[in-house]
Amino acid sequence: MLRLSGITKTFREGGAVDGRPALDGVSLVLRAGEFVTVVGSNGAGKSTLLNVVAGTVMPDAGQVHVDGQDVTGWPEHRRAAFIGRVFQDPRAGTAGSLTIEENMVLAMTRGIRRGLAPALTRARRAAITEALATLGMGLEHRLETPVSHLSGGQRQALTVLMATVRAPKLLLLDEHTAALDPRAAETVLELTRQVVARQGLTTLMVTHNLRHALTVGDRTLLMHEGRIVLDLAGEARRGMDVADLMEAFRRACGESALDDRLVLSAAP
Ligand SMILES: Nc1ncnc2c1ncn2[C@@H]1O[C@H](COP(=O)(O)OP(=O)(O)OP(=O)(O)O)[C@@H](O)[C@H]1O
Repeated sequence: MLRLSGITKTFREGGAVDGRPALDGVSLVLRAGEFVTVVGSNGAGKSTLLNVVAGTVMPDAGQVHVDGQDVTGWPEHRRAAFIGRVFQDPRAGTAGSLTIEENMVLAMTRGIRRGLAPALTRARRAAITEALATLGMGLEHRLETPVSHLSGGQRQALTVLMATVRAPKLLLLDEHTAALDPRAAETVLELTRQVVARQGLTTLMVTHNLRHALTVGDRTLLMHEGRIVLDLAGEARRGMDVADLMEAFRRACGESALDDRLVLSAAP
């Protein structure tokens, strides 16, 4: 479903230390339905990887194929028709001044030319209600509530639903539970797990939580200095705990690569 071939990106201004590439010849294949978690030290290139897939950042070299199609030169808005994305900030994926229902309509008609998108029909309202009910948060009874009135966890759960309501070919999650309190984070993660499983979505999830990286999805990538240094799946991954992952990272990159954020995220 996703093929990255030799992706290189160096930011020329105000970014990478020492002029080092943010991505350094990254190649990666995701099969349809794979749920892949991505971890790594600060500045390893994780967000840049997602940005290159989404078309927010254009690579200096390399190709991006989605579902067999070369989309390397496609702008972000064209890819948005088949890529769902959720960011760290719950406010980023929703319009706070609009109601829950209006946000859902926007998500359901994204990429469809205005005029072709039918107005709010009874059937659509039923579909929205049904979709919201899957969150188990009672939002289906609050269709007229402005999204700004929701808690961070509710708003991020709604964002996950909005990003997946059109069954995207790819779902990109960029530390989407990191800004939530621990309980809300677990709830949103569980909802994410459910929606990905229900729709069989091909998913890339960046996280700083090493436990989540190992327990969610079926494959884990470890990035360091613009490269994928570990690619864990199957038996090798199943038997791993957080300490094993830290040790594997240490072996691949050396002690000095373990930055504060990675070490902190290893805390139980
Ligand atoms: N738009 C940009 N302009 C300039 N430099 C950038 C830009 N985006 C990323 N960089 C640089 O590229 C490198 C990789 O950044 P990236 O955000 O991909 O890392 P990350 O692994 O997501 O880090 P973190 O875990 O700290 O969020 C960093 O050195 C960063 O400063």
